[in-house]
Amino acid sequence: MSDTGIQARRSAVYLLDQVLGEGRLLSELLSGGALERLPPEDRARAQRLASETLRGLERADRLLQKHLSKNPPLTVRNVLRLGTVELCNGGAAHGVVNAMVGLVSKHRELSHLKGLTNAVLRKIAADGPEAWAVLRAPRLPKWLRNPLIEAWGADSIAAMEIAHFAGAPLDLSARGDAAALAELVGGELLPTGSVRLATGGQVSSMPGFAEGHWWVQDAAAALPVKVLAPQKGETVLDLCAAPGGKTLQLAAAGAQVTAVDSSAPRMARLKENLARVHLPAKTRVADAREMSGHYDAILLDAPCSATGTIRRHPDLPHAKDGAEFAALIDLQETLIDHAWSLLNPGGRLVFCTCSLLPDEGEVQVDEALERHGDMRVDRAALDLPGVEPGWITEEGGLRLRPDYWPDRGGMDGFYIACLQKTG
Ligand SMILES: C[S@@+](CC[C@H](N)C(=O)[O-])C[C@H]1O[C@@H](n2cnc3c(N)ncnc32)[C@H](O)[C@@H]1O
Repeated sequence: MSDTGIQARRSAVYLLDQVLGEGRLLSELLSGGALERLPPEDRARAQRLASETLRGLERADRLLQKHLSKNPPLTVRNVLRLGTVELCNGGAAHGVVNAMVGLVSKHRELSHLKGLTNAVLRKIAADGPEAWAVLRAPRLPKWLRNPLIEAWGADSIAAMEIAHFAGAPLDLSARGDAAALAELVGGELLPTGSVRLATGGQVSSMPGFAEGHWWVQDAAAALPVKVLAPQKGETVLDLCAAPGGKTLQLAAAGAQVTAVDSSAPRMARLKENLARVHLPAKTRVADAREMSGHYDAILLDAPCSATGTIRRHPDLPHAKDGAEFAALIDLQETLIDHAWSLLNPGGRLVFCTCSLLPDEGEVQVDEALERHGDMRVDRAALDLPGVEPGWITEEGGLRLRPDYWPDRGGMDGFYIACLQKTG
């Protein structure tokens, strides 16, 4: 085992401790510089190991409980979980067990548990992989599973859990011709116009990245701007814009874009993204509720529970408990109302969230229609290539779910509606 492999694993265990012990999100930890001192390859590896372990956590715990009479401290449990996931995903027994024992023995307060670590992981190496393969896809925790079952039914949630466990392919949006991009990167051109690669890799070394021909964006996340259908020269306000996947789409269509986000570091990333793909947009770090002016079209990609992105963020169900949902739902309502006040007569507002909860989608639109007499839902805006009729909701929005396109590798969960100002 190389020293660098040990560093990546030690960092993966640190990330697991933070997510499972402190309720921190991986994205927060990484943007806060948690792995800054690691070389890029180890950073990517630590991140991948932590994500894989979180994705398979229930399976790992089921296998481990057979060999543990009581729970060891969290860090040792996380070492065992990581080791189990590695072993059950084809890791070489000798190397994995040694590395995990090494991690525990170097830990001053935990080194007395190295014998336990060795014994348990040797047993997992012997019979774990076979048992792993027949365990069910890990379930969401109850705080999220129950409301989702209420919304979509138990069978749909089981299908979503299979999609979450499978993880996500890498989707790209083209600045220009999507078919040409599919050829350039050797990907699949999806019916909605995104380009899909089965496996990720070092994004920055892929063809066309340096030239700014494309950006990474899930196929579902690319649909709100297609629904908005920005026209050349239109004034478009992009509220809650960072890190800017949708801003790039709007600017690529030739709209005059004003991108607003309350987070300065996220806005800095948006600016870097604009610069890389050579597209123009005005940018402002501000609270969307304080914006003024009038626009032809507005995209409101509101802050939400992000429960539609669990395929790519397996930490979310473990780090969160739903406590902040009510405040997010209130904020979404306020943002819709404020955005509405900034829209020109005849203009359109696309409201979207990467959430699976109807309270952050269908219900928001139902209630907004009650509050605003001059609001109507533009169903025709959803008449787009690749959008299936079964995805359209009663009130005229678009409901996307991770269990859709099961043979293609799924998509993020999203809700999208186009609201037109009749006045
Ligand atoms: C779902 S993300 C946006 C993703 C983005 N539209 C994209 O396509 O890359 C939500 C964003 O809302 C921002 N945000 C949260 N509250 C806000 C507020 N009151 N005003 C402006 N931005 C806000 C967050 O900083 C975050 O970047």
